[in-house]
Amino acid sequence: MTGPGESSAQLLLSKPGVQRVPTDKLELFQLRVFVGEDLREKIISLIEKDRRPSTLADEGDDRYFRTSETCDLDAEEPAVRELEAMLAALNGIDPAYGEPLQGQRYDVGQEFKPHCDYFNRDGQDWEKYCSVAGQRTWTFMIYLNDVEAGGATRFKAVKKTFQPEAGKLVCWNNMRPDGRENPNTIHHGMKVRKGVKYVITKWYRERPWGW
Ligand SMILES: O=C(O)CCC(=O)C(=O)O
Ligand SMILES: [Fe+2]
Repeated sequence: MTGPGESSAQLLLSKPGVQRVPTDKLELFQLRVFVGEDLREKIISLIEKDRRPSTLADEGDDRYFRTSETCDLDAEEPAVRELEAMLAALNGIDPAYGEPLQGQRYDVGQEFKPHCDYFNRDGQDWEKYCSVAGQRTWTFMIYLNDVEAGGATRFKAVKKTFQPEAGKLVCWNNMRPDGRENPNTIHHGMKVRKGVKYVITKWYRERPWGW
């Protein structure tokens, strides 16, 4: 059974081009061609226009853990609406369960060190981020451009590395079949070595996003 804030392997695999990474450690998929050039360009210019330093829940001691920039995309923008509709058609998740779409921008040397996207239930920020909408369920990520060097996303528990390629979507279930968080989802947004990397991140929750 899947909850309302969740997609399912069966649904995703029914969509043309969706491939599952062959492992039972986590549900992890890619779709090589998801977003076309026109829409990618529009979203990249929105990210360029309005970005701020990326932040972390449960900020630790490492100032260099996540060095990228983030754009909170305006849900009213036509390009953002279009992408939201494409995601809903792909994953079957009611958009009410989604966090607002974000763009991430990595310059040379910037990265997001190995982490899981779910929140730590014992962490200081659980109440702040999760009291209304609950835990994160699924992550959908889209690479918006080709990167000259570096910038891959590495899932070390399954030794799988995704190269950033324009239009490619990668998605995974942060939960295990028993409903607990899955530590095998740990992933590393590796340093960009040359060029700039743009990605879209879309996270879903157990309950509707309340604000
Ligand atoms: O940029 C990447 O490759 C990974 C991004 C990521 O893991 C995140 O934003 O949570
Ligand atoms: Fe992540």
